[in-house]
Amino acid sequence: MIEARGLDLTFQTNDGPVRALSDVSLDIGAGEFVSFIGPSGCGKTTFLRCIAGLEEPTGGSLTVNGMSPDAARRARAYGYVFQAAGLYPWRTIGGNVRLPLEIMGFPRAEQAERVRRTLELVDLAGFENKFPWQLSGGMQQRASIARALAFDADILLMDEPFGALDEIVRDHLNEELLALWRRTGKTVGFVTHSIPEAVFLSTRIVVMSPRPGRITDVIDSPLPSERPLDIRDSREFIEIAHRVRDGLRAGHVDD
Ligand SMILES: Nc1ncnc2c1ncn2[C@@H]1O[C@H](COP(=O)(O)OP(=O)(O)OP(=O)(O)O)[C@@H](O)[C@H]1O
Repeated sequence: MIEARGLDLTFQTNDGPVRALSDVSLDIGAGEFVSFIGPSGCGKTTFLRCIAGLEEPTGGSLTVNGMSPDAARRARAYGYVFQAAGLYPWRTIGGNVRLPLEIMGFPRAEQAERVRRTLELVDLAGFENKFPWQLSGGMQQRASIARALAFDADILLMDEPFGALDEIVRDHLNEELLALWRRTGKTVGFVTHSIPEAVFLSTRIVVMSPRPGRITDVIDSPLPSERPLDIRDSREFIEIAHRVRDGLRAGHVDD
């Protein structure tokens, strides 16, 4: 679904070139849940933005769904969830979720049906006519996930969507996201700073090192797809978490 080969990205800044990605190669298959973890500034967001066709790599090749990222973006191959929910305050929750459908010209009846369905999917049925400020932070983030799911793209790109939420809300949303992923079979690219979050959610964890952002480890998770929260106390879970931590430490030593 996503194929990166020797990807490089150097930003030209007033202070000189900043090499954000260096020789990044990765294949992401359909239906995988892949997390990217690494220290601040290691290029996680940049890589996600390259997949989304929002940044132009300066070297290497990248295809998304067999197309160039730009073509995939125009074909609406993915939904993107940002760090902050980014809902329009003057629109209701339903109005926010409907927005991409309006832009894409879906017939009105289908817009209404899709809004209803996706709000139900993220457990926000009944909140369609509320405004964002009437919802908690966690609910707002769920609404932004609904907006990314509304047009039913195969790929969901999520950039630290739960970073600003407290632990308990985050746990709950992690469980819901996992259930949603299992139900929909989407391919997910997920950026996080949290080791437990990465291990809990992913079929594969990509560990990145600081600038220039490189992949230092790719860990296939042996955990079953059905994962209750207390799986985090299991030996397998703790072993994977250790390996991720070791990878992150090794990256720091390199720096
Ligand atoms: N548009 C830009 N112009 C110049 N430099 C940029 C630009 N975007 C990102 N960078 C730089 O590229 C590097 C990678 O940034 P990126 O945001 O991808 O890191 P990150 O791993 O997502 O960080 P964080 O975890 O803090 O979100 C950083 O050094 C950043 O300052």
